[in-house]
Amino acid sequence: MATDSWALAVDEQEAAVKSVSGLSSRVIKTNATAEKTEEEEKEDRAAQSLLNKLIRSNLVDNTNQVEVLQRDPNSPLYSVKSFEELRLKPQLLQGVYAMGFNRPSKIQENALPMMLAEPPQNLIAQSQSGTGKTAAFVLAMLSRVEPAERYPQCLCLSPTYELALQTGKVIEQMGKFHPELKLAYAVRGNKLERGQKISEHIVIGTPGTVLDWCAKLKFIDPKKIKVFVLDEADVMIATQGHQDQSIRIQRMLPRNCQMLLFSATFEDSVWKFAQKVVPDPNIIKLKREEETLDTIKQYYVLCNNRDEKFQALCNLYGAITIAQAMIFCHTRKTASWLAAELSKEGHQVALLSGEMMVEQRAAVIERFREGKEKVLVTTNVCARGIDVEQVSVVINFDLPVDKDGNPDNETYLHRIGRTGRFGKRGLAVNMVDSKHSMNILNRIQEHFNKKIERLDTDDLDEIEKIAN
Ligand SMILES: Nc1ncnc2c1ncn2[C@@H]1O[C@H](COP(=O)(O)OP(=O)(O)OP(=O)(O)O)[C@@H](O)[C@H]1O
Repeated sequence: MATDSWALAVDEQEAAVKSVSGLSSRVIKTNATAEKTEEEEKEDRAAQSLLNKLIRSNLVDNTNQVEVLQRDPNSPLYSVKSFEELRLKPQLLQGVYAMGFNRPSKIQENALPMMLAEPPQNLIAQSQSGTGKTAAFVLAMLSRVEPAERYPQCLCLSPTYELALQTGKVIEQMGKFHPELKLAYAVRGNKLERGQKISEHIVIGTPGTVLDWCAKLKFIDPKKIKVFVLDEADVMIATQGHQDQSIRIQRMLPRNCQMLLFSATFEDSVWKFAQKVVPDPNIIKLKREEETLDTIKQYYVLCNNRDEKFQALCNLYGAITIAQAMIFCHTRKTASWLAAELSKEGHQVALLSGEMMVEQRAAVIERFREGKEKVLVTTNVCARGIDVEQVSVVINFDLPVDKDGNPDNETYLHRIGRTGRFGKRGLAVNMVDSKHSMNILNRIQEHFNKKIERLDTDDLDEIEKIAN
């Protein structure tokens, strides 16, 4: 994340400091970064999460083992291989199948029996985005709702309005054979008359508004809540205030309310927060599938400046057939310049840029996935976490560095690495244009203990060889 914030700050400052000397611009950049980091991080995480949801059409497969830590280690551990085994209400099972789900996902196999158990059990679950967490807790909420009782029974907290809407859509889809079931959004801008009580069964919203609705405005009676879901806990705590608000909401709930918390990552801060809001939890974790550089051929090209980097890129394109490539730049400005230059050369280029709305970004990625464009130029901010399987060539037009200018190995791995399943061969080319970037490259090599070969892009024979 830090890299992205840094790049964003650099982008913004690039425009502002054009006329000042190199030294003072560095100072200004550093200050701006420090000031902006927190805000941008929040924005980044929420935007990234939304982007992932918008572009994802299926489950993310994972061959790792699920780790389960039961609150009561002596109770039997149930796991299910089919939705029938869960004895869901028929309308709900119908909803699940109508969504095209044939069987529970890996995390759902363990999480669903725990979430649906009687008496209800609390759960903290962590697994990467796209592994079926949302579908799981939506199913849990829907199966506990009593449609005949017209008051909120399930409460779900999301970090942003947009993310709340996405979850709402899943509730609507899965609950579609339960037409009497109603959903309300507790988000800023959704104003209700004072003194009113909500009759909807499920309320989904952001912590600030939900807290107002429960405490100040009393639209919701928190004592009647049976299921409390805290989604995207990692994104949630990146926002100032959300953590406290969530805890205050949780304190108003009855003791026997089922508490469920989900997160894609599990840093210490998330874990501490989770333990504060979920008493006596069962814990489920599914490790991310590891990416490796084993099947990737890595090269670097030595250049003197941006124009030479561009020329090297053109030489590459001239010599080998590149089905689809992703090109990473450090700043928006470079990315737009490069996209324009490539277009002039006749390439079909897509540009992902930080100033685009998340929906626009999702549309660009979708088009690229469909092969409508062959080159995707992007900054790191926009491309984190995007898997485009068919991309065989990745170009680091700028090497990934963190806010202190050190190599960002994690981002490097994520940009060019492949998981075992998509272990197709790939090609990565790094553009190096200064002593500093050569130093970064060397440190990346050392970190991964993998040699990155030099490539001379003026030598067509040599380039052709790497393609085979
Ligand atoms: N059992 C299943 N079978 C097939 N598809 C599923 C199943 N469960 C979920 N999906 C689909 O897989 C995708 C990812 O699921 P879901 O959104 O629940 O994951 P997630 O872990 O909540 O991701 P995020 O953290 O981004 O919210 C969705 O398109 C969803 O409809």
